Amino acid sequence: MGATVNGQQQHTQGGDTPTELLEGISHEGLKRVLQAVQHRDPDQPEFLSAVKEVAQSLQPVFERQPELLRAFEVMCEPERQASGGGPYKGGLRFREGVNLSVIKFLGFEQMFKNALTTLPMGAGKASRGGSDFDPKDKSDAEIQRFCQSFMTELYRHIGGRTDIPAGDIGCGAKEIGYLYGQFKRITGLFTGALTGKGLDFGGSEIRPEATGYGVVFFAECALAGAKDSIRGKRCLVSGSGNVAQFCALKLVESGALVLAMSDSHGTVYEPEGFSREQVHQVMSIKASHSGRLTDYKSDTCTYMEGAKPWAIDTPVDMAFPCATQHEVCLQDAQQLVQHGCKYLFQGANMPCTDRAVHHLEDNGVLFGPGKAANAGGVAVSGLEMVQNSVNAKLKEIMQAIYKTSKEAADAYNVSLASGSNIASFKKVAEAVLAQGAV
Ligand SMILES: NC(=O)C1=CN([C@@H]2O[C@H](COP(=O)(O)OP(=O)(O)OC[C@H]3O[C@@H](n4cnc5c(N)ncnc54)[C@H](O)[C@@H]3O)[C@@H](O)[C@H]2O)C=CC1
Ligand SMILES: O=C(O)CCC(=O)C(=O)O
Repeated sequence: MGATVNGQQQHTQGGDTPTELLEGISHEGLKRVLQAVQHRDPDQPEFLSAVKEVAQSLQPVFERQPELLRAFEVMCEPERQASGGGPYKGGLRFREGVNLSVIKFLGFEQMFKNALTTLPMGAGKASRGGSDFDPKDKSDAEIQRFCQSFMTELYRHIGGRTDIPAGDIGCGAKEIGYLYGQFKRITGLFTGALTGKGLDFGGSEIRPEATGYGVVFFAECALAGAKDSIRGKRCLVSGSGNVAQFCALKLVESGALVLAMSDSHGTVYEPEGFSREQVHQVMSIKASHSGRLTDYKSDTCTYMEGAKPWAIDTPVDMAFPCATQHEVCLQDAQQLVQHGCKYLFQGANMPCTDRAVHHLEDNGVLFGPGKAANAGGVAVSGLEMVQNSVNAKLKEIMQAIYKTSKEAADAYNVSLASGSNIASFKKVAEAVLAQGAV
């Protein structure tokens, strides 16, 4: 896992983040590995939380295949990670408080997520980076200057066949465009060194939509498995950024009722559910980094200052935390269960604390982990990478075609058109003769 970071302490959202890694662990070898992690990184709560969650679910694997423990040990320390299954891949986060713990937890999650996508992306390694620069309330010129100087350092570490960043919180299409422009300026390369690019310069269709839509597609599969359907379900969505917007839109299109969306200042409650137009209103408010949900207008809504969606006192079927890590703590999970929530799908990375997850699962809530449920974004990034490398290959092929045609034209002192005919004829003729022409 490559980790690039430039920042200070970030507040953990939930109040009940346990950093006691050994809680619930009985496997002796795993205990030793976790003790070493705890000893090495005692001040990295987000990272420890991510390791703990994975370690708990891997216990039965190590019981059967203890030889795999060494691989897990290696994965728990970025600098010591060994071979990988493709280029490193993950998003850049620009947000106040980003620090090494946050970047390491994101990279750790990303590694497992990438492996699930079925695409050849950092199955053994993942990359995450970021800065405590917060684009909120910054002018375009300031954001552009920041992105340019960030890339002036980062360009040494990225490239189409090595490490390919994309966006995450605070790093959307605009920032990716500025970063890519600077990458090209410095290197002179037009390779796919970033994903999430604009459609005009190598980006992929539906990358902006992919994570949010993907969460709903994943939820549809899980509900079908439970002989249930999304239609008519009462849903809470947290956040109002990229993932939340397209998650809410797809839910509305699928016939669900989206009762809430939020930002870091509060929650908008629409008792009859957001319409498609109202989700679009949220999108246009949030098109500017400084846009707040206090600007949202409708005759039916209630704005709840400082509240999370989970606190709304109304019956709920499904929850989609799509904002940030540890935004669902034990108390939030208790409220969700009390309100009848049966399903929770993580659009954000690690939005539920460990205790919240246990409470949900103990109470029969079908829980869709972020590594699986929000993998749609990185999956489409993977498709963008493949498309970019196909584009690069196409360029090489056209260069070769021109060179062969021109060389033949020069050798026979004829036009380029005749040169193309001569070059292709000679290639076919040689094959015909080699195969024994009769
Ligand atoms: N963008 C992507 O393709 C992917 C993003 N994710 C994860 O999804 C989450 C959201 O990312 P994006 O939508 O891309 O970011 P974004 O920057 O587009 O939006 C973040 C949103 O969350 C809100 N927010 C931040 N802190 C909050 C809090 N404490 N409570 C309520 N709202 C809060 C912000 O107001 C903003 O509307 C992050 O955890 C990210 O790591 C996961 C997979 C892919
Ligand atoms: O598209 C990517 O490479 C990264 C997406 C992302 O931030 C994530 O999967 O958490």
